[in-house]
Amino acid sequence: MKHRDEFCQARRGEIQLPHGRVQTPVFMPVGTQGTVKALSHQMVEDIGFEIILGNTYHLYLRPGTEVIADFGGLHEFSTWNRNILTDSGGFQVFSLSPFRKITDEGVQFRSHIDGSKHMLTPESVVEIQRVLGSDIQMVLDVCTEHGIDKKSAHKALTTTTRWAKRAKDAWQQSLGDYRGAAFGIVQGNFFEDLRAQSAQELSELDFPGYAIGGLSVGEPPEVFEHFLHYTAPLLPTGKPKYVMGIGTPDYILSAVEAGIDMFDCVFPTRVARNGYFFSRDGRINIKNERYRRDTQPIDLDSPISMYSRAYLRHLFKAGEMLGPMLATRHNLWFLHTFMTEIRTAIEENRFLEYKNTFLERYGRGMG
Ligand SMILES: Cc1cccc2c(=O)nc(N)[nH]c12
Repeated sequence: MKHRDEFCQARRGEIQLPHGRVQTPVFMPVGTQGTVKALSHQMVEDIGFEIILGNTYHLYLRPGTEVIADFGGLHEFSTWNRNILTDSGGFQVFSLSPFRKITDEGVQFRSHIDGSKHMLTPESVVEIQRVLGSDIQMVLDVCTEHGIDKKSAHKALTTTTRWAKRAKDAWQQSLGDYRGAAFGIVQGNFFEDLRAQSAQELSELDFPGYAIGGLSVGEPPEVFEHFLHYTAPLLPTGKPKYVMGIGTPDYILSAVEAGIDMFDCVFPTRVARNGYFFSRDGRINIKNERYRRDTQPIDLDSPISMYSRAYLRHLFKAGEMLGPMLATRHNLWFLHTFMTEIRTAIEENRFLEYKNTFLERYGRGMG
């Protein structure tokens, strides 16, 4: 255990942003279209979240940047008055739009909503995120999937670096009333030397913070672990480190151990809408027959502990809207409580013990 301790990079931090301080390590709920699905912003705030995600690609397409500009930004438009981190849109173009083409200039694509033609460039996504009023904006990057060849991975990396330079210049020129930070996104796919090259090139651009992109894109867990632990130490130590797209307890604990400060993922809210509840004994699929007459709550400490598993199962089997609302509220409460326990464990120098105890019980659970 002692040997293992020496490699533990878990750290406590606090990020000062235009809409208040954020305690780290932090899990950030995803609110793609200006809402964390199935919850009001007041409920997200009541759970205790200090930062949520929004998405440039979606909000640019609908309702349109100009509509949000009318209100002075996404905070005013959606009435969320804490921090917002927005992803740049590159990843969503690749995962959503039917046609897209990368050129030196940027990415051309057709809207997944109405097929209309659009183009995002490093400069245009900086401007869109300035209009949104993002407290942290992500630069336009080229995310690549697991299994591509090294030549393609290298081409994506060099485009990402060239675009990052253009984004950094555009972001610096955008500062004034707008005080949001810009984060670079390290790519390099699943090649160690490319990850090192990307981290080196982006570190030289001196962004306020850095994300590790291109992970949790379908690779096997052991590959995720390896490249997370390989890449995290390559990022500048004194700046926030963010891994995009992870949100399960096991992946979060591994990332915290690697010194990561920030995470986001749609998983906890998406699975909630399908009846999966997080618990200390693993995930509970409430639709399972075994809960049909179960009088117990999901968790006695949960904000939804007044509801029995039998009732929650009934809501999902009957297709009632209250089901996803309650499950989302529970899963986000679970993750917020989990992150609070992690921060306390780090403060008390017992993170590895906390990690092992949590996983021992969580992994043994019903799943
Ligand atoms: C949301 C997300 C998940 C996973 C990976 C990525 C990525 O590499 N780049 C961006 N911009 N976003 C990502």
